[in-house]
Amino acid sequence: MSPLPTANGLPGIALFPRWLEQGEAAALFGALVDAVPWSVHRIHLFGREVDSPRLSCWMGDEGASYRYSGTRFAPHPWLPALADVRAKLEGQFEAGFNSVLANLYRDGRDAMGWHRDDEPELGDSPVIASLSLGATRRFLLKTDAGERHAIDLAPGDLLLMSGDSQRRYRHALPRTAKPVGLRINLTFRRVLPATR
Ligand SMILES: O=C(O)CCC(=O)C(=O)O
Ligand SMILES: [Fe+2]
Repeated sequence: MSPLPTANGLPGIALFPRWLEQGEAAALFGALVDAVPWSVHRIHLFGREVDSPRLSCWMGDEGASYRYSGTRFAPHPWLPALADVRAKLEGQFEAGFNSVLANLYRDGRDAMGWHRDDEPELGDSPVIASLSLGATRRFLLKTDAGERHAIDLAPGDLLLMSGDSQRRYRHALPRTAKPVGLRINLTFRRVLPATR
């Protein structure tokens, strides 16, 4: 595999601007916004269970179940448009993906707080391919030492998080007061078989 373009020189973070060209990105956005069975996921926040501020859907292969608030959930089946994107990713990168978490940010109030994608079922050094569609939003990374980096993710941009990036940084998609339209983000992941 050829060396990956790093984003802002950050180890483990690679950015592929316009990985999908404009027309393709717009067509995929349009196909997903109506076809994905979106729902509000419940998340733990400061010891309480609350609605997450966005719509989500987990899709994947039959065996790629995931744990959420202590319960195991079966994924929704792949939509054909997403199976095509997966095939393109797998053709380009040395990684296999058996599931995708789709998030729909309805406006600037929808967001995702600081977190690491470090669930045990993702394994030690997961490769996570994050494709952005729709409105451009600012993505943030920060180290435990408090060093912050911002990347504006435009439609069609692909961000690859690999190596030790989940240990090195937390990441977030902050709220914004600017008027922004709908944004879809797809994180392709490989979930390892259930161990319990
Ligand atoms: O919306 C984004 O760009 C980030 C999504 C994310 O971090 C996740 O799904 O784990
Ligand atoms: Fe994440």
